[in-house]
Amino acid sequence: MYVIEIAGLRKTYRAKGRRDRAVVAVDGVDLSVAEGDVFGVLGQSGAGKSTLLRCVNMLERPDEGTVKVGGVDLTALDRRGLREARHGIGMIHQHFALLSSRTVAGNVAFALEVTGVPRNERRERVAELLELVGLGGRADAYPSQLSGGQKQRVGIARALAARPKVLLSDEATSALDPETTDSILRLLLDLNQRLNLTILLITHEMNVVKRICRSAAVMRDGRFVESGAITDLLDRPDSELARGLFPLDAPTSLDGHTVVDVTVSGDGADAPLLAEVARRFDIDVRIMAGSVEQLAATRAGRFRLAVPAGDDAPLNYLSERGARIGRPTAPSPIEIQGAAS
Ligand SMILES: Nc1ncnc2c1ncn2[C@@H]1O[C@H](COP(=O)(O)OP(=O)(O)OP(=O)(O)O)[C@@H](O)[C@H]1O
Repeated sequence: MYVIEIAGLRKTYRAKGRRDRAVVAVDGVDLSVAEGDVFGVLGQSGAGKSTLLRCVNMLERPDEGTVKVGGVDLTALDRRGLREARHGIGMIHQHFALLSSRTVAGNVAFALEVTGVPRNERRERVAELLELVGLGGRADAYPSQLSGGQKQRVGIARALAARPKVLLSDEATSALDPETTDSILRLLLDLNQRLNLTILLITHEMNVVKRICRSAAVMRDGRFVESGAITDLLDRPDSELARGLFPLDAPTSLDGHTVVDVTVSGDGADAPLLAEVARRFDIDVRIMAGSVEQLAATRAGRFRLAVPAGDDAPLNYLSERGARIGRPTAPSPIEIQGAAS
């Protein structure tokens, strides 16, 4: 079952009084996120990620298309209906968006006040939420006394106050150092599993996709250039996401050799395939670049190999054994980004 279903979404910004100066931020996006999935939208600055995410809870109203959350079309709701529907959609932000004049408990309680939860129920629920995010002892601290990671934990507790089925994450770890990023990603994955929380996140960091996403889309110029389950994307030899997850920093040709990019996933990731092919065909298999890693979705690896030119049998054998073989190409922007993070 899909918890989020977006079809034909378009959003254009027009400069006031200048209809000729229009920016198409989202240009016809279809997106379905299954219940319990962690779906990442990856793209560079200006790709349209924030606009897309803000359309999911109608902080931005799309010009065209439908946005269904839990089966309800938000574009068809009036203000009151929308207010209610938003209780089912939590959101966390890059810069946390906490109220500096309120304590940690006060920030989380605020989300319950606006939904009319009575005072003693609020107190209990706040304590429960702070435990859930690992901030049990910090209820009376103020945001200025917290680290970035702790602030984001408050943001997460607040976002979960009304027990939403969906959490939207707007670059939630972009302002954090790598270690803190890891701990927040672990928390999100833990919440996804414990609460069956569906998470839709936007990010420009390949590492975030690697660690917690089971599905992903690459967004560029307002469109999805590819999208799907990570295990399926890894099966496509030309997948930009696969290339970004496993950047291969090596030449694309070698004299006297056929150079190919090989992707393996699932059980194949740890099989001694390369040794096997070298033995079986009595050839030297040169690994020019590559790695095997644990992703949230599966274990997978990618290599750039050079095998002696003129005989397709070794590569055909690799294909038969489940490896995906592709021609090496110059790095895509996403791949360069992956190499940098
Ligand atoms: N309120 C706005 N008014 C006018 N143009 C906007 C507005 N918000 C975004 N844009 C433009 O729409 C395009 C997409 O922006 P958006 O913020 O959605 O991209 P993004 O992928 O989230 O990038 P970033 O990570 O830099 O925020 C950009 O060209 C941006 O300048």
